[in-house]
Amino acid sequence: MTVALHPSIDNGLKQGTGHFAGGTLACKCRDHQVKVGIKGDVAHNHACGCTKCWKPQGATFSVVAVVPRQNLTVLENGDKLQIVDASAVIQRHACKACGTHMFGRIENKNHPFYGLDFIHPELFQEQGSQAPQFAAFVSSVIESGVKPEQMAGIRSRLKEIGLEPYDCLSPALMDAIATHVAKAKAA
Ligand SMILES: N[C@@H](CCC(=O)N[C@@H](CS)C(=O)NCC(=O)O)C(=O)O
Ligand SMILES: [Zn+2]
Ligand SMILES: [Zn+2]
Repeated sequence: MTVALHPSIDNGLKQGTGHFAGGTLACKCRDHQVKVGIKGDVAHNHACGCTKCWKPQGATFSVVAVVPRQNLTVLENGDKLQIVDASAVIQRHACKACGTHMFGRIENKNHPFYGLDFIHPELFQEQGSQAPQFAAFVSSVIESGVKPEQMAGIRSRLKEIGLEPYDCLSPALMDAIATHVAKAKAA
């Protein structure tokens, strides 16, 4: 049986149009859905295996991307949102009723990714946003109950669909973080 990673990638990656204008993210409630508006396309879309990122029922990975925080607006039923863990670097705002994480925000102005909000593109009501580019925090799926002996199959399935597996972030993002830290130390 093929390893199940996440429903939006299990049948292969759906490439973005390259000119996605933005759209609306909707939670999974049947009524009074939380809706969040996004201007423009997402960036750095990836599968994340960490325990903190929201996954739909049964998924092993989350699919998560970033947008500039000024491109995100809560449109409807924002009173249903609550912060999952206020002590986390990424403050994930989830729907109290269905549990779906609608966006994650970094409030620490010194963080390398300050200014970017984290969202789950599968919640877009529209098609065409950027496809996932890589897989991050792959080893972390063990913390959610995956057996170490399943990891070879998971990594090879990720590669098969075109997602290079990394156990932290991609080299480009790790370099960006290190550059930020080096500049902060020099200042
Ligand atoms: N192994 C840990 C890794 C958690 C982690 O560091 N997640 C990354 C990727 S989302 C992160 O930046 N977390 C910051 C946060 O969750 O606030 C886990 O699975 O819980
Ligand atoms: Zn909901
Ligand atoms: Zn994560």
